[in-house]
Amino acid sequence: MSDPLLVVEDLETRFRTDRGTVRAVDGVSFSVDRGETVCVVGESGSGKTVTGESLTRLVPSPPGEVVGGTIRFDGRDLRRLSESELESVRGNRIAHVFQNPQDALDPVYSVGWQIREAVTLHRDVSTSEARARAVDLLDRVGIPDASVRVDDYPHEFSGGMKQRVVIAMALAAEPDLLVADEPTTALDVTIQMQILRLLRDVQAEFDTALLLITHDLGVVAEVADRVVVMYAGKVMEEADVYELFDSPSHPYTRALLDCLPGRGEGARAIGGRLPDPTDPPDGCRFHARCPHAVEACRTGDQPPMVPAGDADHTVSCVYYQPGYDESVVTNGRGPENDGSEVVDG
Ligand SMILES: Nc1ncnc2c1ncn2[C@@H]1O[C@H](COP(=O)(O)OP(=O)(O)OP(=O)(O)O)[C@@H](O)[C@H]1O
Ligand code: NI
Repeated sequence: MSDPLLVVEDLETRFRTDRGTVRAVDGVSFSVDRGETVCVVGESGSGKTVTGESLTRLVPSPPGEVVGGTIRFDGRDLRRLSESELESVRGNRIAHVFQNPQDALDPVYSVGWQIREAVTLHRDVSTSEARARAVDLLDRVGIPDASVRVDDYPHEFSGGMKQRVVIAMALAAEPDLLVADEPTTALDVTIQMQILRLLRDVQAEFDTALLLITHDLGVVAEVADRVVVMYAGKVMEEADVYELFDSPSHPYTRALLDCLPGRGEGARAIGGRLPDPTDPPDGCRFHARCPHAVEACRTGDQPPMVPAGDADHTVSCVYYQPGYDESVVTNGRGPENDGSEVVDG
């Protein structure tokens, strides 16, 4: 077994604001294997984007700062690299794709020129070779007539086609890891699915690891190998995608899944709101919204990640610790009705 490509341990990223210090990412750990697709999922404000941006120092600083943890990528701790060393990692070995393709493209240059720039950053090739590579990449991400479209400018492409161009640009350097943050959220629903399939295909073809950040569990079901569930700056649960949908363990994960059409009671959102990120509560961050919360959930630190079922399935919930009965959570029973009556969900 080879080491994972990326191992993040105890990552802590904060923002200094007028309202106080925002603990956006507060002790987050996860790993990504080579060629694997890991999805980070959670409600808005959970710290998904900041986690992805922290990897290659993209967090705006000030006000943001990575204050703790290690980010081991291919054996090196990225936090210890100088700015120039990190520059050679960013875009080259770790590429980012964001929600809005507009932001990644320069309106002044043809898309071919921009992809060529990305190619030559990585490899010492002639202009004609770089151009051929740009056409090939555009072709592979599904741009029709790539050899003609290569000379077009960003405004000549639709939103979905622009995002394909951005993905081609990200792939130009043959990165080991692609970090895609809500890459389909700004696009039409039909285009979304095409882009997701594209990501999945290129990921397999190029053997690139993919860290996909999304609030959309439908997206997760479509592409993930493994899932990291975040809430209020913490990891709540981590599991293989089938295991997660089959036996979600944390009440937060269960609540998220219940919002999916055709599951649970069909609620569209979880009741209540995320805690104040400048003053997170003691205990489990989710306790105020959790139907099963008991005193132990309201005190101390976020519970440690412990196994739940499958070997690679871990959860940060009091009920999975020794001395507690996890069926209280998985059967949807509240602690107040002591299990004598199963409330059907
Ligand atoms: N530049 C900033 N200044 C202050 N606070 C910030 C800044 N950027 C992010 N935050 C805060 O950090 C926390 C995590 O934000 P983040 O954008 O990572 O959430 P997210 O899970 O990606 O949500 P979304 O699904 O809406 O994209 C939030 O409380 C957010 O308000
Ligand atoms: Ni985000």
